[in-house]
Amino acid sequence: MLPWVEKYRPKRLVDIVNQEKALEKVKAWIESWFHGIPKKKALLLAGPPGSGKTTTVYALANEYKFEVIELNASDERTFGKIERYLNAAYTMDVFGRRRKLIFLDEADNIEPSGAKEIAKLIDKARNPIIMSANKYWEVPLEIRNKAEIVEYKRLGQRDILKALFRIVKSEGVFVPKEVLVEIAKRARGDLRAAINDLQNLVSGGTEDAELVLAYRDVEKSIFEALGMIFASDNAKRAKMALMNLDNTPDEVLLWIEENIPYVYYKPEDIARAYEAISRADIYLGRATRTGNYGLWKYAIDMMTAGVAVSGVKKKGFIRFYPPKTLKMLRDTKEERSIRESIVRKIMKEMHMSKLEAIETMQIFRAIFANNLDVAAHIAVFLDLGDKEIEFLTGDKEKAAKIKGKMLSIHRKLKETKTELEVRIEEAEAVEEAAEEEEVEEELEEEETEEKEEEVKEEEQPAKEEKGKKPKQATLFDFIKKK
Ligand SMILES: Nc1ncnc2c1ncn2[C@@H]1O[C@H](COP(=O)(O)OP(=O)(O)OP(=O)(O)O)[C@@H](O)[C@H]1O
Repeated sequence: MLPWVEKYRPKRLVDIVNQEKALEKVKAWIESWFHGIPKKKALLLAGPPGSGKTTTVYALANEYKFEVIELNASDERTFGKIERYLNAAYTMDVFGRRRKLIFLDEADNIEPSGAKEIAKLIDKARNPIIMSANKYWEVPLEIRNKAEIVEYKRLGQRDILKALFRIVKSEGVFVPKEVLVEIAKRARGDLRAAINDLQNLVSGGTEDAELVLAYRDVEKSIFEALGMIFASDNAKRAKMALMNLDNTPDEVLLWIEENIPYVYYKPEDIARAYEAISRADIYLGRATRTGNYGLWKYAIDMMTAGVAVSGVKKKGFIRFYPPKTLKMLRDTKEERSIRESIVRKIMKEMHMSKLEAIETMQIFRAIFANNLDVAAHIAVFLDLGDKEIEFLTGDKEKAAKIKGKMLSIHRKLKETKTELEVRIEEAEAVEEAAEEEEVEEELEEEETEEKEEEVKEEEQPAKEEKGKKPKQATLFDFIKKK
């Protein structure tokens, strides 16, 4: 079955919705190629996922008769390929061969060394090059400077709903309107995600719509991660899939494991993928037993890159399934929101990345189960609430003990605070007294000096009387008068 995102991908530029400004720029740029090689030989389409960037490239090629050479920017093998295509003539030749347009996806995932190569290739190019990125600020500068940036907007809920209605109508299937609205809402501007959800739902029967949508709500990112892991033969890309996930590696492992047989079909490939997963499992187990969470890195490599390169994948649309052992996840939504809140607190207070914070949380779980004193200090430091403490200990009794210890830490902190305040006050009083003393001494000195002057003046009045200036009043005069 053809994936609907492909089946319903607009073939013409006019069918791309809500990106008029971007499309105008793209058209003007491609037309400039018909008058010679333009100053900016590359375009950088930048915007959120599923907003129509790839679709634009293919519709453009279709209308202006270009053949698209699509390459992945983060794959090193790409340079050699581009080099080959760069020498291809850009104008239609006598044999009627098509002009080539190079499309580099994921320009925000290029390594610095790759960036230099691509920049050189752009300089040499005689073909139009279009790059695409979600985060254009992460595209290496040397490439960004050589490209004209075209911004794509995040699609609105209404655009998405309209697209879903169109698909439902042309497939002749019935999906309740509320479900479509729900899908559109949860897609957060990503039309690809919405169309995939819809196809998932329809192919699985709408009776488990609620289940699929519930998973989609909390597991949106894990579905995307699975897509990335299983869709690529590229180890680096597969590893990157886990970068922004909220889930711990052991959970992700279950998801990947569950979906291996839906992705690979040759027995030897399936066996290879399971082999990679079991090695990842060994590393994870060792990490938990020894507390050496550095081992997670190897486990992640095995479960992503190791699985991704295990063999030939099924073509077309692949429906992913939640692991059976996690079927109860839906009921533990609250638990996951507690966990997320702990991770956020660790990130904030300890200035950590998400993965580091998740790793630290695992260490805290061991501490909370075994050392209540240290646990109480951590809880005070992170300002943890009752539910968060219970989650970390996994035991209500221990949690209650930790809370008792926290009370005494809070009390001590208060006492230390007041003690500190008293000491500060005392120190300030001593300082003030010293200052007063100094001022008095100065005053006395001034007074004696003045008295001496007066005596001198009285002694020789006649001599000085003539050219004497009136004496200017000083602050001390004023104080004396008082
Ligand atoms: N503006 C749009 N108009 C019509 N259809 C769209 C639009 N944006 C996305 N789609 C639909 O969503 C699917 C995914 O879009 P596309 O591949 O163009 O996304 P993208 O912006 O390239 O995303 P990514 O950055 O993740 O590669 C397409 O198959 C198409 O059906």
